[in-house]
Amino acid sequence: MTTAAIIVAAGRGTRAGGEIPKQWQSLAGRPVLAHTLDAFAGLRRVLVIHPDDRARANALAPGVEIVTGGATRAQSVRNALESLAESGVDKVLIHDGARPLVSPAQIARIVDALETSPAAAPALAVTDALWKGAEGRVIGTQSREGLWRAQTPQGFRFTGILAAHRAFVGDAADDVEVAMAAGLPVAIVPGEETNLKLTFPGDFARAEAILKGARMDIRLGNGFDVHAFTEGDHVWLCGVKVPHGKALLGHSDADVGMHALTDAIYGALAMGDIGRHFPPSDPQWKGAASHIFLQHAIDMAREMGFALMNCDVTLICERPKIGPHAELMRQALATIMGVAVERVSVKATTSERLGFTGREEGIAALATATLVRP
Ligand SMILES: Nc1ccn([C@@H]2O[C@H](COP(=O)(O)OP(=O)(O)OP(=O)(O)O)[C@@H](O)[C@H]2O)c(=O)n1
Ligand SMILES: C[C@](O)(CO)[C@H](O)COP(=O)(O)O
Repeated sequence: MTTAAIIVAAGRGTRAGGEIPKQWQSLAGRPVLAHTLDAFAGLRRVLVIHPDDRARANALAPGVEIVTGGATRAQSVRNALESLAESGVDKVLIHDGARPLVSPAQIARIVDALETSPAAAPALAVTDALWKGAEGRVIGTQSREGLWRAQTPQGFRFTGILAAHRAFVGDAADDVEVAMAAGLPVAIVPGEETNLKLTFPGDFARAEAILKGARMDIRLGNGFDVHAFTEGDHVWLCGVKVPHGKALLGHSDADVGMHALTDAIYGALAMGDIGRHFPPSDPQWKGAASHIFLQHAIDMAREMGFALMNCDVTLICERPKIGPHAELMRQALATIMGVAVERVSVKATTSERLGFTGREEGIAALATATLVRP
């Protein structure tokens, strides 16, 4: 079973304007058609172009079959179908070059639907009220019941759509119209709001915003740490000195909460852990204040372009009681990291007197951190 994709790009994009046709204009630094063709990588691809765009097409699309289009969209599609007539292709997806944001999931849904239907096309149900208007005034209303906004790729079993186009006379808004004229049943497959067609100049900014959103890098990291109790009269927890009948044992100040948070940030960056950046074998970190570690992790995140969206630290101990200090701890961590305190959570739990924390042999902490690079 071979599936081919026909990308129609022979229009002139008059509504979009610009010095060159819209499909050759830049979107997020690359020609619109580069995005569209990438979406169909892995399939046999036929690009339908205007004769004036031959040089651009040769430069853009090595390995892609190029066919010259016609005066109407329907004629452009027909030319591509004819070029595949003897190819043995059995399914064909017909897609607007001007829809560069089509997703792999959308393409897969259409291909799957062709297993049970000779034709399938994506669409979104109309959700706005519809009016009839003339001369700037509403002159009537129109029920939206059963109305759909058609998108592409529209998929067909090859022999059916080739015969339908050969029999069709005139222009058609899309290939579903051609298929319907030939009596082919067409299944409606859920479309995607992001699969917009670049039609007017403002559509480029919308598409860039969608692409930027899709590229947003969101990272989640977790950290876990344990320190044993030793003799002493206070512990450092999340940057706060808490009076207690014992101290925590460690190479540094043993701030177990801050260590877990620091490791969560390193983890989100896939940059190892505290031990890698501050080896315990190195005497210079003996007794070090743990804010040095947290500061290092957050600085590294910023250098890599990330901002901390939120973090959440859980301290696990029977004593000291954390509740009375939790707000101060949030403030301390937020100040060290240079973020709003609303993004920082500190909470605690006991382990119901079970295990080493239950026996008050030490304190454990776990933390998560979310980092985002726009
Ligand atoms: N003779 C044509 C006309 C259109 N198309 C393609 O069909 C798709 C959808 O058409 P549309 O958005 O209307 O593009 P244009 O015809 O280029 O736009 P306009 O009507 O604003 O000139 C586009 O990818 C366009 O390049 C085509 O291949 N051949
Ligand atoms: C095929 C199509 O994209 C379906 O929405 C659309 O009909 C083609 O664009 P046009 O603006 O109607 O020419």
